[in-house]
Amino acid sequence: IVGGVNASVAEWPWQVSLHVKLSTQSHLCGGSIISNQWILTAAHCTDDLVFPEIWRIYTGILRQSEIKQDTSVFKVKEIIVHSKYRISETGYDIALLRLDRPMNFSDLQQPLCLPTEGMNTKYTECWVTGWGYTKERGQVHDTLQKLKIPLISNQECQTRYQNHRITDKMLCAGYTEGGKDACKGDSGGPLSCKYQNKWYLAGITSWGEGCARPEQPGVYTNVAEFKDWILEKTS
Ligand SMILES: O=C1CSc2cc(C(=O)N[C@@H](Cc3ccccc3)C(=O)NCCc3cc(Cl)ccc3-n3cnnn3)ccc2N1
Repeated sequence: IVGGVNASVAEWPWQVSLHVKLSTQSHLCGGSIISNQWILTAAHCTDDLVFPEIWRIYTGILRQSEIKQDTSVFKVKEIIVHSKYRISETGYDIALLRLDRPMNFSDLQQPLCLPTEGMNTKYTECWVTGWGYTKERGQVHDTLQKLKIPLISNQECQTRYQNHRITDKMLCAGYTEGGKDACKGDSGGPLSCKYQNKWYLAGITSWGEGCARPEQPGVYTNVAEFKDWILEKTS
């Protein structure tokens, strides 16, 4: 996250850190708890990493440095990638990870609500969170960062990305002047928006042209457009 601030304990209890264990283990993507056995993330996080055995999911943490041998970790039983996903920039950048065992909810780890159609225009505030880079050529940050960020219309977003097709299944957010955005390591994580005092998973951090560049907003998977897909795959 570029231009954000440290989050507090239990402020974003649905945010998880997805690690991959190959020769070494490190944070690769964010994700969101949507039920006691399902995590929603970006399909591109699973590119070339389709084996469930290599994934480690950390819940209820604020800092990457909290992760020790004894930290509670979930493994992945199943990975479901949207069949129409090819690359982030053409959309359908959404995937489900089924946990190896059901999660007990607590103040530190609990789900957020899935949005319904038509909510995108009703949100009062949206925040993007993650342990990603705090500048374009940066590194993964130890403390979870949070950034309040305004949604922008798909029409305006399309004018910013002339070489792309910004579809209705995408959602854009950013500041025209730049300086505040998601960045490497934040992808797969939540764009959390508040409506009538409840938090909804409006977006999944997906792609952008660089980080926090003027007139280059972040592009998120529009989760409301995939509610039926999520319910079908998780039932
Ligand atoms: O220990 C490390 C150091 S290297 C490293 C790189 C990445 C990374 O590139 N992530 C990509 C996605 C990715 C994930 C897995 C494999 C390959 C790529 C990302 O987050 N990409 C975020 C995409 C993005 C989204 C929005 Cl909304 C706005 C701006 C951007 N950015 C544009 N340029 N950088 N960020 C993630 C974790 C990492 N951990």
